[in-house]
Amino acid sequence: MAKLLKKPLKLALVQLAAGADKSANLSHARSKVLEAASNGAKLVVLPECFNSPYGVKYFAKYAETLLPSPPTKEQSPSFHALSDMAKEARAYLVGGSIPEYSEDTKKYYNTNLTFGPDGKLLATHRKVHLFDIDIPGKITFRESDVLSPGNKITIVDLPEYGKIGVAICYDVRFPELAMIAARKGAFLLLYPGAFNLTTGQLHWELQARARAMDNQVYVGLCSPARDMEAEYHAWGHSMVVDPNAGVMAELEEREDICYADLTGEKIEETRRGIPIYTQRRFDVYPDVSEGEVKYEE
Ligand SMILES: NC(=O)CCC(=O)C(=O)O
Repeated sequence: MAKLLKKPLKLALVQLAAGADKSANLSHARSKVLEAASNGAKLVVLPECFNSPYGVKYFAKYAETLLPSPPTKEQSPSFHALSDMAKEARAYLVGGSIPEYSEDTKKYYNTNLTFGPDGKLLATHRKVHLFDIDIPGKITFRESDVLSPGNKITIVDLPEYGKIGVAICYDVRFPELAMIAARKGAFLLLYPGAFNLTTGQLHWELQARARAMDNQVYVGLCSPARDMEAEYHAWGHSMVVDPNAGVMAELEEREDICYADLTGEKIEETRRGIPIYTQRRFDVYPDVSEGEVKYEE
């Protein structure tokens, strides 16, 4: 069996409290990323929309231009802050997400930037599935009023460790994305995300454990801290799930950092015990990771 995770990796999910002041959010994120790294984390994750409040009316106001890459500091202060943080922390950094405006397409996106320990950009993921839901009396949200969807699956190679799949929040509800990243060799699926008090209660843990169980890989969901003064009440409960679908670490609602030690052996042991990886019947149903799949490594 090929080694998916080449050596042990300490993962940290930063459940960040963010407000309306972007530069304050960026410098607060920096201090938390450095704290996680000083505790041994080599891969640090920030939440969805970590540099702004989360809400349809904020996307255009906080949007930054990322292309052509690298953008200038004026075009994207968050790009440069994240790159500097990764370098200072000497860690891989999955930079949550930020609202992006593209001069090329004249559209807005919800975009993740992932950096290496040298501060170089490794990957960009635009949220593929927009969060449009309507649960009467509970929550109505329509990202698509402002945002456009991305159109590829994102797999990032961390050379000393292996591959990870990165997607954003509502993307977790679409098992195909996870399945494709896992079948293409990811050992970990990461979702910066901001579920809410309605769907968080119902599905946050369930989604994380389902994606881990189906694919026998690690899964990390990283939420903003809950702020009952904000318009959107994030669920919190950032968590890491192991390849056997067990919750390894979980936070409460407040700002905090969630740590987990990941090993390749845990994936191998899980797959040896329940060998679904060699029992699939692609003569009965198609392999979704083959054929016309838009993905980028
Ligand atoms: N920001 C999001 O995509 C929220 C997704 C969510 O709450 C869900 O239930 O799914």
